[in-house]
Amino acid sequence: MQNNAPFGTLVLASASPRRREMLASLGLSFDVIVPEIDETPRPGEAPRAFVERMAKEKAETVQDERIVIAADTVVVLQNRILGKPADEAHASEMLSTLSGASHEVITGTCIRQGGRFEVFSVSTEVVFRELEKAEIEAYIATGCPMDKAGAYAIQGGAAHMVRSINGSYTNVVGLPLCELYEMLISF
Ligand SMILES: Cc1cn([C@H]2C[C@H](O)[C@@H](COP(=O)(O)OP(=O)(O)OP(=O)(O)O)O2)c(=O)[nH]c1=O
Repeated sequence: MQNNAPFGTLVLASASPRRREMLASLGLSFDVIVPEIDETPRPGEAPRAFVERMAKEKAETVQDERIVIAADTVVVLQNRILGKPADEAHASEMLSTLSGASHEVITGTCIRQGGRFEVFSVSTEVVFRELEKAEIEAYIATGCPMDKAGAYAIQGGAAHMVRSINGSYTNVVGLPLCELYEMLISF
């Protein structure tokens, strides 16, 4: 895989610097195109169906004959989808509901070439310890939560809030590298 030859240069349809870093860690060469889509769940849409649809729609924005990769990440608590917070009050509310509880982080990923699509989703269980109101406010003041699903980044300032994870770590950060690697090989 460090040899890029079988794939040529890929296209990553994402504005996320984390996805860029993680894909680069596979040793592949790729260009980045920023997708613009409406990221609103449909009424009653299940979390997995939602992230898979989002990843597919992001990949579809790219007009290119090369292999395109796109992804979408949400936090799911009791079947409720938590995307990125709208503002600081929303971030505070999200972190309060995650406090002392277990939730799922689900990332949908799409690999596309022309009319060929491979879409899949991976779920990781994350357990938060009880958070103090003051530490939630201090974390929000860093600005870090504002562009993250569920208002936290396990890789950026929230690691000490996480008691345990069950499943893929890179999936929580926004790109399930192990599963993506396997899918790319078989694509
Ligand atoms: C839970 C969690 C999410 N995230 C990030 C991953 C995603 O970048 C973001 C969820 O928003 P997304 O809509 O999945 O992605 P994005 O808007 O950042 O980028 P694009 O749509 O252009 O690909 O939350 C972390 O970085 N760390 C975490 O621990």
